[in-house]
Amino acid sequence: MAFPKQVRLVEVGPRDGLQNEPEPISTTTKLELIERLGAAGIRYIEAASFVSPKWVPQMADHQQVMKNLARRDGVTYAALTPNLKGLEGALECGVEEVAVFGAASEAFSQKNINCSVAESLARFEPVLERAQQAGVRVRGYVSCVMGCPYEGEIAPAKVAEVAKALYDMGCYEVSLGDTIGTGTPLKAKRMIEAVSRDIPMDKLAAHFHDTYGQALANLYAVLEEGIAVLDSSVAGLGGCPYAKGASGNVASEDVVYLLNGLGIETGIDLDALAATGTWITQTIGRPNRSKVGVALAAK
Ligand SMILES: CC(C)(COP(=O)([O-])OP(=O)([O-])OC[C@H]1O[C@@H](n2cnc3c(N)ncnc32)[C@H](O)[C@@H]1OP(=O)([O-])[O-])[C@@H](O)C(=O)NCCC(=O)NCCSC(=O)C[C@@](C)(O)CC(=O)[O-]
Repeated sequence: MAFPKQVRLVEVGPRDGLQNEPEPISTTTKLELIERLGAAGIRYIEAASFVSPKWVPQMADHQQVMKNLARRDGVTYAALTPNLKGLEGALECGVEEVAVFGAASEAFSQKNINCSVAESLARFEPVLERAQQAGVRVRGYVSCVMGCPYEGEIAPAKVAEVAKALYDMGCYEVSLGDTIGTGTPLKAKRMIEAVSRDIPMDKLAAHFHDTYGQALANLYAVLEEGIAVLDSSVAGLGGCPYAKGASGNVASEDVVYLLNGLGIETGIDLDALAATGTWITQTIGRPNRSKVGVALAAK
């Protein structure tokens, strides 16, 4: 299959990238990060997460973040909402789009959101209904699509089943999360093939972590399959609090460099994005995990 002509990047740095940071990061820093990402041409930013502050303390300022965003025209600012409580909070802050997040692994679902996969789907239904009433679109996530930190291998059929349930419920797009980055290109292709039997390719997104250094190769593999929405995190920040050892998402700068090389449009200013990666990693005292970001900074 041919590569897509255009790819939409979903920048998850302010949420997935920061949620696992042990030291508090100020709301001001988060807001500046979001502003810089928008200025670099990112058109979709996952800005916050309306989850329990006891579970994920770093996202406790979700209201201040969502309320104080300097919204740019043409940019969507989204938030995670695991349940109705989260959704109501997000709606109060004027959120434009939300995401529910489930898993293809029972054990991960329990650890991450304290319920079974079936219970999570039942919990998401009223979230989708209420969001639809409010005119807010809902994205769906499936975690552990190529491996689980507790269960090991995950069958593509199980991923397809959970993804289909989210899509049938009304999620306009389903993002497939390789939460612990154990995927390889062949696995990624097989997983996408299984999921796309039930869901059109243009309703799927790839959300790959780089723990084993395979994320770019996996993205290349699924681009070949026709995936045109990629989640990534500036400077490769991140990791899931309920997936020990998981490193960050694939770095946005590296993805943009790859896409530029393939002649695929993103509308993103790579230099401005790389400068943002340098700034945020220096500000929070983290290594920059984007190879492209490090190379450009050394120029
Ligand atoms: C889902 C819950 C809330 C269930 O948590 P629970 O304990 O089962 O929920 P509960 O309904 O029994 O409520 C317990 C307490 O949490 C409060 N509560 C309940 N809901 C909310 C809410 N929305 N916002 C704020 N507070 C909330 C509620 O008010 C109560 O407060 P208390 O009475 O004890 O003071 C919890 O398990 C949780 O917050 N989990 C968060 C997990 C998380 O954020 N994980 C990281 C994101 S997922 C991810 O990173 C993967 C992804 C998406 O990137 C894709 C990939 O890479 O795979």
